[in-house]
Amino acid sequence: MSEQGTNDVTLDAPSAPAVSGASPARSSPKPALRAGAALPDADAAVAAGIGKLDSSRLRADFGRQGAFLHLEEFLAPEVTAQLVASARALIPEINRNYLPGHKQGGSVSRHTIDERAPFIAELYRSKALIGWLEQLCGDKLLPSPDSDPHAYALYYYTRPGDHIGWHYDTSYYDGRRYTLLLGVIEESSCRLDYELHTRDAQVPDEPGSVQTTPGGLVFFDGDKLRHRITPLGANEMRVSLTFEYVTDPGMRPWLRFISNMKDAIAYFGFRQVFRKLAPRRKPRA
Ligand SMILES: O=C(O)CCC(=O)C(=O)O
Ligand SMILES: [Fe+2]
Repeated sequence: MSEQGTNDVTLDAPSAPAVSGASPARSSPKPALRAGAALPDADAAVAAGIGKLDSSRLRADFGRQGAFLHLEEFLAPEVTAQLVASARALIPEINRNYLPGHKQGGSVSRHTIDERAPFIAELYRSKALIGWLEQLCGDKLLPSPDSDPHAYALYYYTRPGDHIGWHYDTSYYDGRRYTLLLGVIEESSCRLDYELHTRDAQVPDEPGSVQTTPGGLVFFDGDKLRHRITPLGANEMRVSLTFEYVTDPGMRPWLRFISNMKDAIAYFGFRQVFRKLAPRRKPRA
């Protein structure tokens, strides 16, 4: 995909050391750069990184952990650097929410990302990434529909106390909904706490806790992983990127309504959620 927007944030060469292939662990045979552009090629960079992983072992880990996997390192450094630059550039676009007792924090929806950081949209659609996630979970994965503001989104924890309480990433779709969280900025004491197997009566619950380090990932079936993000401390900042993939993009109308209301209230605001749904009027001649 070459939806390379002119207003996408690109890194100056000096601030992107990994672009020169400086990291031996992640250097790829073909540098993940486009001719004449400072943006990495998302798909090539992901493909190169995946080639070095023991995917059959990771697939077994994902199954054993009840549809959950955490990798401290995943993205190539030049991709992470681009995500960090985009996350910082989109700070003015943050929509903040406060749901007493459940959530406090900011988010930027896929609609804003499409306009301002198309590199992220390109990473979301990376065939290498989707194919690898399919190997892990054993399902055929599809991108979420264009109308879903949550398909890819940035979560910002910028004020003390920002957090999200225990929840599942419930699927309102006709099929399963998988969440991929990518660590972008981690200058915080926040933890992603989780409990595995809570929906499986045969297996005892298993608690765990990780930090979403830059370039690392967490991948899980949204209906199976009970999780939360613990509150941000003073002078801290955390940003993560979420990608949502589905096995069936159909959704019953009343569930679409509930999902939209949840996204409007808890994440992106009514304008972001409902603007794409409103029929566009043709300008009068
Ligand atoms: O901030 C994160 O990394 C995850 C937040 C989360 O679990 C959610 O918004 O559903
Ligand atoms: Fe979640």
